Amino acid sequence: MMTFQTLDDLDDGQRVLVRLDLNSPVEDGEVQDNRRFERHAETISELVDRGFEVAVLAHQGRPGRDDFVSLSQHADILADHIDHPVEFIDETYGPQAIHDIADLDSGDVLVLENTRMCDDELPEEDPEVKAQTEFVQTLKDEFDAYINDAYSAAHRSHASLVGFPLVMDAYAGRVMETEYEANTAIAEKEFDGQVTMVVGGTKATDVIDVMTHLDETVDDFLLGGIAGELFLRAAGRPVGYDIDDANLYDEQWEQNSEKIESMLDDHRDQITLAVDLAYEDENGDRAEQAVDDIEEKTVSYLDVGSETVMEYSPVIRDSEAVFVKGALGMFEDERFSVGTAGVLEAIAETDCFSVVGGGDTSRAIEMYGMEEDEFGHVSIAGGAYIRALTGAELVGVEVLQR
Ligand SMILES: Nc1ncnc2c1ncn2[C@@H]1O[C@H](COP(=O)(O)OP(=O)(O)O)[C@@H](O)[C@H]1O
Ligand SMILES: O=C(OP(=O)(O)O)[C@H](O)COP(=O)(O)O
Repeated sequence: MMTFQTLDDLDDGQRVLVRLDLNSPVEDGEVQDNRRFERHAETISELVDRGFEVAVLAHQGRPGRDDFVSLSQHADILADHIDHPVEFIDETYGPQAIHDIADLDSGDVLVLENTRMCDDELPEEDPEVKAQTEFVQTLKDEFDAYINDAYSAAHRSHASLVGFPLVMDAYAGRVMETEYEANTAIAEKEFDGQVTMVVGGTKATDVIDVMTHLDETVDDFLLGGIAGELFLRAAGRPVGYDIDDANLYDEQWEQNSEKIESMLDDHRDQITLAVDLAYEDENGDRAEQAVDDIEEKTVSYLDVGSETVMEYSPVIRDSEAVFVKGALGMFEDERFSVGTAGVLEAIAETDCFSVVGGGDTSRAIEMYGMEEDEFGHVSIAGGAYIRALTGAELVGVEVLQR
């Protein structure tokens, strides 16, 4: 296991730049509270109690999507969690931000604007390139140390995650420490029985990439969500296409179709696809359709169907370990929660070892009346945790070791 400096190695009362992952679901412009705030609040409260002057970096959403919003609401939600004032400035490293950082006193917390609103943050480039950006070079001299607590974003080679550790004294926050230890230990576990992975969600590119590296660890992939529909499309079904303005399927299809087709060619017996899907009918109700009966691309499918849940549940019951990455449907709307809630309930009812990951997906646990302790580990990381399962080091963790 790698080692990095932690908050135990840092003297109290310094001025610190702290990278959190507060990336959250946004519904009608409103940022939804979730586990990420609760977990990061522990790190921030410790820093406040120890008299640090704290500036927070975080991202929200992706440019061009509805969830790409300012961090002003995040500052208020964080304040509620730590029961302490949190200021917000609508700049990340502009003159007003630098002024407000200089004004910080012991115990103050200031949230800087969404890092992805800076040109230097994206795209993914080598840490050495990111370290030379104006963003990193401007902020580095304003602080005594950099703390990365964003394990769940540590698979991205973005400036706020990989640039600062190359040019500043760098430490892991408490969430980084605990998630890294838990997920590394899980990746090293060996299972005698069946290992199952439930794969869904919207970030098909992340999961398909990882699936190709887990084909020796995972016996059965149970698919749903956008990823599942792309597999159905590769299998010749008329689903997994953008049929309205949302760009969820076609771009990810372009990026992944060859990988999906070769997964289906080489590992068909390890991949279980939905046998029915659910959509919103003309009355606004949930309707289900057998995949075999779908002839045209006319509706958006928002969940797997009940028959699919009945097929997936016994596989889960027979498993020694189950890993979940991504929801099987748009569970935030109760009508389309059948797939996600159904597989989570099946996992909760068995005594298999289980991990549920992802900022969005893990919300379904409490939304549908389950308890966190019914699962082996509930990670606030999605893409980062499944990448860790492959045994690969995450770039944002690697740079903390230098
Ligand atoms: N068929 C679908 N259509 C639209 N959204 C979906 C569908 N299936 C799943 N989702 C969405 O996927 C999201 C979770 O996926 P993702 O962001 O990839 O995972 P996480 O953040 O948990 O790692 C949920 O918010 C859910 O609404
Ligand atoms: O929410 C995140 O990842 P996840 O959805 O895989 O848990 C991270 O904040 C990374 O965000 P990104 O996938 O837009 O780079």
